[in-house]
Amino acid sequence: MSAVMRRESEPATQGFSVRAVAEDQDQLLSASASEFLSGLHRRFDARRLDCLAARIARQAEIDNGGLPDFREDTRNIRQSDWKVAPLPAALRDRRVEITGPVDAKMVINALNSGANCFMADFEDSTSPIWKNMIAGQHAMRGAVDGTLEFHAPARAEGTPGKHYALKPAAGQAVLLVRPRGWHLDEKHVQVDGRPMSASLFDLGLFAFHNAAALAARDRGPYFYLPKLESMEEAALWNDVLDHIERTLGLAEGQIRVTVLIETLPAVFQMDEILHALRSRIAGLNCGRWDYIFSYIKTFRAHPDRVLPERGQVGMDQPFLRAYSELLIHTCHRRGAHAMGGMAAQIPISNDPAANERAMAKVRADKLREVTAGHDGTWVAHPALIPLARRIFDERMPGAHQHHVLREDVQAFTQRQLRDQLLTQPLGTITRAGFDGNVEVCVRYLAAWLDGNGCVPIHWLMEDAATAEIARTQLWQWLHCQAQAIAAGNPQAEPPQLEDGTPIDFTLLERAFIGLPVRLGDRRELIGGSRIEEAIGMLDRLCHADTLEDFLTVPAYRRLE
Ligand SMILES: CC(=O)SCCNC(=O)CCNC(=O)[C@H](O)C(C)(C)COP(=O)(O)OP(=O)(O)OC[C@H]1O[C@@H](n2cnc3c(N)ncnc32)[C@H](O)[C@@H]1OP(=O)(O)O
Ligand SMILES: O=CC(=O)O
Ligand SMILES: [Mg+2]
Repeated sequence: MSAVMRRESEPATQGFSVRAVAEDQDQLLSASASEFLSGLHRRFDARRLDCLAARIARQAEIDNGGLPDFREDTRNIRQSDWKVAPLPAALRDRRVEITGPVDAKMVINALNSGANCFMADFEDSTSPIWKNMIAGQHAMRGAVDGTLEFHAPARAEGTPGKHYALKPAAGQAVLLVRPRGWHLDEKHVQVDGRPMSASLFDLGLFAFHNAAALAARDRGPYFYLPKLESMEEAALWNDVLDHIERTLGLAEGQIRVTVLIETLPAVFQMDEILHALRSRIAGLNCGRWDYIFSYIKTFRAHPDRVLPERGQVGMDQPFLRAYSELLIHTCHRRGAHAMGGMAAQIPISNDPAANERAMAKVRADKLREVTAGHDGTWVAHPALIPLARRIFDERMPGAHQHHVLREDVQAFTQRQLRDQLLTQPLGTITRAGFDGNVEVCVRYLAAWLDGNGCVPIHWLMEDAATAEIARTQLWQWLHCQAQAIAAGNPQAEPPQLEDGTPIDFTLLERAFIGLPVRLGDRRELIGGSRIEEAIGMLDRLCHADTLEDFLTVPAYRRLE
């Protein structure tokens, strides 16, 4: 169902208009909320578009052979002594944070889970169909005012469905909200004839409805900011948040943020990002999955930097270890938390031995994080909370470990750090790795198009970030020969699988032919009815001469 809701007196291209209908949206998009959102758009959208243009310009330099590096013009920020604002009490101990999409059941389960914090995710794990975004905002309102409930349908006839309600506030995880990134539009909302920024829409609408109640309890509002690429993007966020505080009558610095360092350009500007947000930043987070995706994307025109298959790109790879250690050093020097990230394994319910192997991997990951000096970690599933908590409790007796300064990292020169951050990961590509990427892309895209942003596939959590790795790896492997030829090496050969098979479009074709057997009964799959569409999309994305920046941009055009 689709309709246009326009304020009556406005000409067609002026003012605030909503181009879709979801249940109870008018309660959220009242005249005053629309005015607030329009104000954000008019004040900040041009700067957002400038930041996106700057991304394109930076990428063009790298496509022409340049390498990401620390900035000369900000040396003073990196070298001088300053600290971020003291942490609010609610964000001092963040040893275990659960994350998840914003549907009511997940939100209740996460807030009740026993984790210290819950990141409610409008981003990597939510498919942005209009219904989801509106239901998510309703769930946030219910979470903040304590009224959120969910009635699950009965599983069998004659039995009541399960009823979900929130625990008393004192036992709940602290809520943090992750809006969508700067690159995304919310096409269902237009201001003066232009789509709104999805970031401004998600964060603005949440703040409009919940900021006062959260501030009254000194519980925020708190946000996670995704996929930043520069200090200018951080400064834009800071100005947006200053404006929101003033407009909603909040104290200065009441809104706190944690920034995900999950792009290769951003790792070279961590001090600068902390500095731009210094009156409100609580920490940085190692968003490893988008970071790996960003490494592949940034080096799309560097055929000498081809990555091995995804299963071999673990946090023990030197480029990822350098990223996590530099993040810890940078945060602790400035008084901010250095949050770890997400292991992709989830509990395996039907095979105890396989489950134990999966849990051992999660345990090893959390042990690495706490030993390296991280102040907390992420889990994808409530069953992983006790495991992560035990490891952090044993090795981190205080609320955090800012005293772990990682002076060993400080001992490196800037050039050495850069080389470590850019080290090409070594490994191989197997047929299973190639076919696995095809399967993950197809199944994830189908689920996403059907409204599900996070799905278990072969007992791994798959979301937009992990699917992006699979998609960009396929493109990189399939195009690196042509790129090497274009770069002046006419003898370049295609990369090979471990068994010597060349990686070319014939291999992709074979993977598509083998898919029905891998997928089994489509009716059993999440988004099974969208599989053909997903195959078509992946095929086009793989054949395109240029790498699409984000899978979710062309996919969003197909939603509704
Ligand atoms: C790269 C990144 O951006 S990471 C951050 C984004 N990704 C995420 O946040 C991942 C979140 N995790 C999830 O969405 C889920 O765990 C999935 C999709 C991977 C698996 O979900 P399911 O197949 O439902 O798992 P499972 O059946 O084992 O769930 C058992 C129970 O735990 C609940 N549960 C599972 N994960 C979560 C979660 N993250 N938060 C709250 N509750 C959860 C389920 O709702 C279910 O509840 P119920 O028993 O009341 O019905
Ligand atoms: O958002 C988290 C990531 O790993 O990507
Ligand atoms: Mg991410």
